[in-house]
This record gives sequence, C-alpha cells and structure tokens, in this order.
Amino acid sequence: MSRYPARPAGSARPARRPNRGEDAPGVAARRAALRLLDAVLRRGDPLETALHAATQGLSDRADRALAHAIAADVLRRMGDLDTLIDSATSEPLPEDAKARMVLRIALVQLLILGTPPHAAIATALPLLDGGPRRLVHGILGTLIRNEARLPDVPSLPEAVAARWAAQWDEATVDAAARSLGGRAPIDITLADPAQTAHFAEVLGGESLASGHVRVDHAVSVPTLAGFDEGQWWVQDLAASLPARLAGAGEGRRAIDLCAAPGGKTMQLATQGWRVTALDKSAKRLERMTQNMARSGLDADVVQSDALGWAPDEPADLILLDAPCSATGIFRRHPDVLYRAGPRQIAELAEQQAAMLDRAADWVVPGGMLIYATCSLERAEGEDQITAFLGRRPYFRVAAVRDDELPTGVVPTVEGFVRTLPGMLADKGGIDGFFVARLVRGA
Ligand SMILES: C[S@@+](CC[C@H](N)C(=O)[O-])C[C@H]1O[C@@H](n2cnc3c(N)ncnc32)[C@H](O)[C@@H]1O
Repeated sequence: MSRYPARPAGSARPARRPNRGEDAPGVAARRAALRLLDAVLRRGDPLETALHAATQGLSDRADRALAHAIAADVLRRMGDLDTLIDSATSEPLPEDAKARMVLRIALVQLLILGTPPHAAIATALPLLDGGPRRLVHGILGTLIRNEARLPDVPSLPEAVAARWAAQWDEATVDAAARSLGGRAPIDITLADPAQTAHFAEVLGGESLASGHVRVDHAVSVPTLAGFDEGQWWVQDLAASLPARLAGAGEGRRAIDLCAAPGGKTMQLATQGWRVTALDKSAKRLERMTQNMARSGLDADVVQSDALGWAPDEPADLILLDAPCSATGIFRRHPDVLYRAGPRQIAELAEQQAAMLDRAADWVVPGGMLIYATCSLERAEGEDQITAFLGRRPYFRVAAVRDDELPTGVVPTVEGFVRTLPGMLADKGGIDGFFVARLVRGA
C-alpha cells in the first residue's frame, strides 16, 4: 500500500520521464520559489522586485503565479512551518539549510495551497541531492502521517512581534498576526467621487469613504468595469488618506516628491491641483505615466533624486510619501517582516529627515506639507514629525478632523492619522499608515 494518500483525479503527474538535467513538470515552479525565498531572506530583496529574475525561465503564467504564491505563503507562515519541521526531527536543521527551505516549500503546498501530498513531495525532492533528500522525504512522511496542521492564527517573527508590542500594544500585535492569515481586500480610488454609489454597485463592492470602493481580493482587476477607461485605480484606503487631506487644489501648485507609481499624484490631479510629480526610479515613473495616461490625468513628471533636486519656485503643497520600511503593508508584502530590521528602519528614518528638511524650504508661507509613510514604526512616523517640528518650529500641525476620515479611523490626540492592524477588522482591515498634515507659518 502507498505511504501517502491516493492521487486525486486530475492532479498533475509527469507526462514523460524528463531528460537528464531537465526538470519534471512542476519542479521548475518550486525551484523558482526557492530562488525567490533566497533573494528575500539571504539578499534582502523585496519579493516583488525579485519576481522577474527568479521566474524568468518559466514560460507558463500559472507557474509564475504558483512560485509567487508559494514564496509569499512561506513568508507568511515561516515560524509555524519551522515549528512543525522541528517537531519531526531529533536534531533541528540549521536555520539556513536548503533542506529546511525545501520543507517549507513543500509544507505550504500541503497545508495551505491544497497540493496533493505525492505532488508536493515529487516536486520538492528534485530540489535536493543525496542525504538531505532522504531526510526531507522522511520529515514530510512523518508530518503527513501525523496529519500536521498549522495553527489558526499565524505567528509573527519574534523580533517583529516584540518591536510592535513595545510601540503599540498586545492587541495590535494579535490583530497583525490574525491579518497575516487572511488576504487583504482590494481597495479602489475613483477619479470621480460622485460615482461612488454607482461603482460600489457595478463592482459588487462596499464603499467605506467617498470615492472609495472595496472589492474581494480574488477579483481580476483589469477585467472590472471602468478599469480600461481609467475611471479608478487600485490604492489601499490608508494610502488614499494623505492626498484626501490636501483638499481641493483650485489650480494651486503641488509637488508630489516621491510620486511613482502615481496613486497620490492622480488623486491630487482629480482634486484640482497642478502637480509636479518627482521620483528617482525611471521604471516606476514609466508605470506612473501609463497609469496617468489610462486615467487621462496630467502632471509634470520629473525623474530625479529628491535630495539633489530643487523646484524653480516654492509650492502651495508638498506631499512627501517617503521611502520607508513598508512594515504597514506586511499583509500584502510579507517579505517586509524579514527585510526591515532596526538598522534598516534607522537608515530610512535618517533619509526621511533629510527629505523633510529639504521639502520644508519649498513650501510657501501658509502652504501645506503632508508627510506619509506606510510604516508601523514610530521612528518613521510620530517620532519623525516630532523631531522635525523641533528643528522647524515655524511649521505647526494642521490637526486632522474626525469628519475627514473614514468611519472607524480617528485622528490621534496630536492631530495625526495613525492606522493600525485591528482597525476596520470587520470590513477587511486597513494597511498600517502614518500621516501628518503640517502648515508653514507666515
Ligand atoms: C512609497 S513609494 C511612493 C508611492 C506613491 N506616492 C504612490 O502613491 O503611488 C516611495 C517612492 O519613493 C521613491 N524614492 C525613494 N528615494 C527617493 C529619492 N531620494 N528621491 C526621489 N524619489 C525617491 C521610490 O522610487 C518610490 O517610488
């Protein structure tokens, strides 16, 4: 009798024996997942950035999606996967052992993606040679026989849980862990807020604010009504708040300092601002130009480093959506849980301070400086702005009001916006974000 459950009808089986040096069907996608995880965990690359190089050899779109899904789920559940792996060995495998990584890849398929056991094993073993192959086979057999399961609530990496507990509270850490187990919904920002009810109905979504519609994570975005016509774009509700807080532009001049791929520039343009959109990344600006063209919106686009550039004249609004640790978007990008440690956060905070100081000089008296980061770290939010106000006392906080925010999000006592895991939990949650709206004194 087979040691593993029978192969369900329709599941993949090699159609032919592969030639020497050639992967059996399905193995190439797992090999790509291995490369992706190596790029994130060993080199510290963002998962999305590593995707192109790691999946280059895969001609099939479904294989590329599978490699991405495996790698993302390993990153979401790595602590729990390791607990299972360690429960099945007398001697723990080294943290960076290839065998451990292959086990994580196979277990994610077995326990999350619903891959039949024989397929998960048959596509994992060719990633290894010799002794480790036998070891991995043995561990997987043990875990399958023991009907191993993942806990309902994922575990965050210990260092991240401790850092967030120190800055927020245990309830926030618990909410963050819970949110890792689900999939973040897709939020849409409408070019014309007057169309909110119409698009909520047509897209079968729910609106949590004027100009916003939330749809299920599984929808195929380009096929939805209004996408081709550029009547909306994808943007997390939290990410839409900074530009909303700028209000109507009435033809005034705004500089969006870190603008690509353009979500906030497009909002500002629809709100009547004349926008100069600057970013240092040519590739991201290309995406921005496509997004703007699809929506028929216009901005002066500048490719430059904000730390080396200066505008010809000051502006009524500077929006600084600064490069940050991105720890607030861990639900969609679980790689940030492993890439952003104290050193990276401190370096980014230094860069943000330098950008704030430059931007401060480009705001007309009475004008606004809006600072935002998709970070759950105070060093990149509250502490950053408190220090800035100490250096530039002629700026003051223009406190955000309740009625400027979606129901369920309230301003902090200082008048900032701080979104945290656990907010809007019954509606699908919201990314972690910080926004400060400052005004330059006369
Ligand atoms: C958080 S993203 C911006 C998202 C964008 N505001 C939006 O809403 O679509 C940060 C951006 O900062 C850009 N960036 C990082 N360092 C920069 C610098 N020194 N000068 C200009 N842009 C920079 C990155 O290329 C990236 O596009």
